[in-house]
Amino acid sequence: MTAPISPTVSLRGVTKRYRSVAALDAVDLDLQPGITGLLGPNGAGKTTMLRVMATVLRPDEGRVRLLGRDPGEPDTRTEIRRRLGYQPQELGFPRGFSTMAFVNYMAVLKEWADRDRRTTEVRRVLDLVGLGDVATKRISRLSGGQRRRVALAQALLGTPELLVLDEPTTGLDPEQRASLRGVLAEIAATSTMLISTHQTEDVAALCNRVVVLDAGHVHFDGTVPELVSLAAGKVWMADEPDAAAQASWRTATGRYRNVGEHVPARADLGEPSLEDAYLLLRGAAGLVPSSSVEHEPSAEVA
Ligand SMILES: Nc1ncnc2c1ncn2[C@@H]1O[C@H](COP(=O)(O)OP(=O)(O)OP(=O)(O)O)[C@@H](O)[C@H]1O
Repeated sequence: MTAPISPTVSLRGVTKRYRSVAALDAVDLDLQPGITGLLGPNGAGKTTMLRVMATVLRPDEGRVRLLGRDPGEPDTRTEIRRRLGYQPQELGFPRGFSTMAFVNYMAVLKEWADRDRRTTEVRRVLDLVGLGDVATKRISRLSGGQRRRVALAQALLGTPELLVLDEPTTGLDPEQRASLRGVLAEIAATSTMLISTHQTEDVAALCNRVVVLDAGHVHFDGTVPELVSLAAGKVWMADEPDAAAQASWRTATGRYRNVGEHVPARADLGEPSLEDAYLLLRGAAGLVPSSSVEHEPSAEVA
């Protein structure tokens, strides 16, 4: 019999409060190698969870193990940080730095002492995120999407065993998102990756597991097909929006996608998507307005 693989990340009863707000409330979660998508509405606690996993925040209560170690101990925390990559939601860049100079600076902080090896690694991660052509350009002159990719590039230095990425695809155009998905999928073959996102399409394309947070609690934890199955038999394509649907929007074909328990008249059953299931799950929490949304939503959900 083979021994069970110990999780890369283990949270037990993790609670983090900001005054009266419990951003995380007694959360239990184990992460194994592969990509886990973290979904949830604004304020659900996603960034707080990522910051705990990136050793940036200490929880008020509970036990955290990262890469089999306790980040509460200063020595082991340093050891964990050597093997961890973190892309925060917002990253401040020092004034006047070029793309290459900034990522090189981060590589120095990550103890890449050998200059040649460091330069090779910096070039590698810039190429990976498609920034090789703007390596010498000042970060202040880059577009918003390019800046997010600089933030991602520094997280990828050294191909860390644990990667914590806060909305890595936000602000990227569709081509960039598609190419980034390929890069992340390749890295996940050897890493444990947690990606916070509002893009259900990214979760469907990338993740083997999905966790939905809501008000500091884990509301769903399972595979992508398991979440999608919640919407089976509850997606109806019709010529009109259904007022009784939990959510309804016009699609590219001109027909309306009606999601919910109610079966509208003259409707065809549609193939459920992760977005449908997420909306239903959110509706179950009483948070999705039942009024019809008469526009095509982006794949970004809140
Ligand atoms: N530094 C802070 N001080 C006070 N409250 C905070 C702080 N950081 C987060 N919060 C609160 O904790 C809760 C969770 O916030 P968090 O940023 O973790 O959510 P999120 O799911 O990442 O949201 P979003 O999708 O908008 O990024 C929210 O109620 C937020 O207002």
